Amino acid sequence: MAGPDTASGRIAVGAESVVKVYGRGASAVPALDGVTVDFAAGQFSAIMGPSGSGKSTLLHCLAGLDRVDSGQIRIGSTEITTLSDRQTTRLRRDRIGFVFQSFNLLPTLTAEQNILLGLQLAGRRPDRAWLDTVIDVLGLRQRLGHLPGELSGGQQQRVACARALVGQPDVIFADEPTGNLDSRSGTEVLKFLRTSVRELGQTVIMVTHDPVAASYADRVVLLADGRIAGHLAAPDADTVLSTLTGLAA
Ligand SMILES: Nc1ncnc2c1ncn2[C@@H]1O[C@H](COP(=O)(O)OP(=O)(O)OP(=O)(O)O)[C@@H](O)[C@H]1O
Repeated sequence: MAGPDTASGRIAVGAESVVKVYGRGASAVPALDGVTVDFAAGQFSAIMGPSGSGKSTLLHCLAGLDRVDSGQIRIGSTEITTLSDRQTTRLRRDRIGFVFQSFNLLPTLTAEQNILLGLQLAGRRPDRAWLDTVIDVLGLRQRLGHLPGELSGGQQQRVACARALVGQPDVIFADEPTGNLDSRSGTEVLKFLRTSVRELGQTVIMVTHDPVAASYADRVVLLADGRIAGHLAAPDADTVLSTLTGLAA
């Protein structure tokens, strides 16, 4: 068990006493029931837990995609639970990168246009050297003019990773990023996420069901029944699997 300390000790994302309830009255479902957890900057964290334990809800609340019922969430020094919808949208656009299971690329735009769209919408110019680094690390140089429909699933997810990284966000949230990929493409994406943390200094928080995917992370945060059930540092797939089996029992 270990906390989120890194060399810098800076917290990229923090949740304190977060409660999220779906529905009301007799049908109310407490998806998050007092979650307090910090995610260190410059770390690759995985969120795991049994089905229905609240992983996606936590990721969505941390990323400002969903509102909490009570508690606080900070991205860096910004308390996001008190922001207006407009401020939250701007924060997501300017400071957060997303990688989804279903890639979410625009089908009529080329890979390069997809990568740059967010920056364009924000009125920002890409840092050319950084863009080149991201494209080369992801091996996308020869694919930039292709439409998503002309790319494999793994290539599409690499484009989505480039799109998430290109603005040098404070944090990248990845929701089951390998869920739609074969194991070879999934491994490529996981290696890339790890490289983006270790060599490019990014911060990644990933929800996954897969103990092998979680073994690429520096740390696993375990959820059960909407509560933090523990942490694993430097996780290996066997330890993650046996811990999860214990949680689900
Ligand atoms: N929109 C919603 N309306 C009502 N209940 C919801 C909604 N979204 C999630 N829930 C409930 O909240 C709880 C947590 O769901 P969540 O999707 O966060 O879990 P999860 O750990 O990501 O699950 P899985 O691994 O199956 O994707 C579950 O009981 C779920 O049924």
